[in-house]
Amino acid sequence: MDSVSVLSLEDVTVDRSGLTIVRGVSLRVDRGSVTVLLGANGAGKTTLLEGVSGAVPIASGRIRLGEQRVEKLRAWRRARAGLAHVEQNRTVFREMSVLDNLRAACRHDDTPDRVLDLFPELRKQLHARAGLLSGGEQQMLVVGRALLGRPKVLLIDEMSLGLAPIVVARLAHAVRRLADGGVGVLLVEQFAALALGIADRAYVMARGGIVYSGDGRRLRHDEGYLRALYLGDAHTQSGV
Ligand SMILES: Nc1ncnc2c1ncn2[C@@H]1O[C@H](COP(=O)(O)OP(=O)(O)OP(=O)(O)O)[C@@H](O)[C@H]1O
Repeated sequence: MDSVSVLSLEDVTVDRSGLTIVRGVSLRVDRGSVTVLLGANGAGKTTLLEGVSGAVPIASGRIRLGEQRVEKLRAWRRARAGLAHVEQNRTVFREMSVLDNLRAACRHDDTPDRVLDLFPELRKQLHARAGLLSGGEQQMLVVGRALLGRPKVLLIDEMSLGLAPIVVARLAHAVRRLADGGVGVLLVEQFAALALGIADRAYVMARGGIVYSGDGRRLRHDEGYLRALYLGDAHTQSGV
């Protein structure tokens, strides 16, 4: 794998309702890699992703998509530039068929085929109402819709919420395949072990800041250390 950065954040701070929620975060996501962002509830992960995609403005810092500075662009312009955001609790259009859900997300000459190759489960149910799919299949559809803009970077916030472990493992496998196909993925995930299993690089956030960056191996094998990081009790470490 090469190590060309497709997304880089430098000293990003995000405020909400007058409070600083994300403070001075720097991180990078390489092309064709999975970067996982871990941390306890309320650490600021969702807010950081929202700042990156433009759903909320950042207070200061720089965000680069490839060489392009994007922190001042509106969300739809960042999407056009190649940034896709699968938000927490994002749902499908329940009354529409699977195929129509995908067609509605197609841009230019794109077709749903790429998504159906990644998620053959959806091919079998193309004409079913999306609201009738299982939770896992709906999440595949949500991720699939995000892919149809041919993003360079995919931000995924908690794709496993409420899903059975076997389904989560299936989704994780698909995310790894996507990265192997060249997309840079930034994944926020509660199932730390699973996320670390597909990650090339890991960051941990606590109280709005980054407290760990590295290849994630130590986190995988030392649960106590990971717990201490979540609580903000461990010394900040960089292994990148
Ligand atoms: N609109 C808002 N106004 C004020 N505070 C907010 C707002 N949204 C989130 N927060 C606060 O910001 C902090 C970080 O929330 P955020 O959802 O970004 O964390 P998280 O790490 O993604 O946690 P979770 O895993 O629970 O989603 C929390 O304390 C939350 O209460």
